[in-house]
Amino acid sequence: MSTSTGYIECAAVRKIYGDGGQGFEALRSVSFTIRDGEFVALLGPSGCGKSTLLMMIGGLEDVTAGSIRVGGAPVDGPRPDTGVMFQDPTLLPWKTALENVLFPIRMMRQDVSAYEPAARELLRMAGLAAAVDKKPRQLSGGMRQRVALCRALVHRPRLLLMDEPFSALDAITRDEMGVALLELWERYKQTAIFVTHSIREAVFLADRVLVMGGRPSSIVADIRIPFARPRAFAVNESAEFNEICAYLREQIKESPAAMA
Ligand SMILES: Nc1ncnc2c1ncn2[C@@H]1O[C@H](COP(=O)(O)OP(=O)(O)OP(=O)(O)O)[C@@H](O)[C@H]1O
Repeated sequence: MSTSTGYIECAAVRKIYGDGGQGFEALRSVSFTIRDGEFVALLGPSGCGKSTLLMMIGGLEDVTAGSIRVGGAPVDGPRPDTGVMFQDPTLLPWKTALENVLFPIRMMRQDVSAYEPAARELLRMAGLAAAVDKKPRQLSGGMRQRVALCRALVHRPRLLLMDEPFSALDAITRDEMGVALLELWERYKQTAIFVTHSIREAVFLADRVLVMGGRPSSIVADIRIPFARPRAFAVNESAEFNEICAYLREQIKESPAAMA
């Protein structure tokens, strides 16, 4: 079951790494709801638990207490309806861009040829039509991350989880990747969660920004981003954009994160 009001529901989520008196409480009392199709950025300083929370939503990390539900069902492990993207594109060096995009289909033992048109279309939309048959070493860092994005989307996931996917790229490529991501996301409007340290990246991409911080960490601010979609990069230059960024910067300053 999924409703238009709560596709992802986190209720009083707590995470302790390690056990007993030696345990480190990374997250406490994390509660929020994400609508179906919403694009949410998780923003906060290093060590505030962004990756931990993302991994728990993806079923890749256990919850110590509280509950996480996706589409009405409790999360109890990785789900095939989820696409994941990390800072490192982790492409297979001996496979072409197209083969890399189709790799999850192969892993799920599905009919690869049935997905090939969709994979080619994704690569075309990501500006990689001419790179379909190239190997990762023949591609730039930004191109490799575009391939990773296509790979995360090829099986049409309902949920797209991204952990600082552009943070290793130079500033110009990073901005271009943000635009490319929104172009692809506009097409299917998956529910998306994007982890970042960058305030501007969060405000440009998201419908809503959740700021994490505190000791132990929790959600310290939940801000709706008012800019219309489709969103042009020029929105970055508006006074309102800068005001929202300044507000978020204050929220982060007031809630430094605990470190293990
Ligand atoms: N496997 C683990 N065992 C023990 N502590 C951990 C483990 N993974 C993360 N932590 C700790 O939990 C806290 C949250 O880590 P996490 O990586 O989720 O933060 P983050 O906000 O994503 O950080 P960054 O932005 O630097 O990636 C940190 O203090 C980290 O040291």
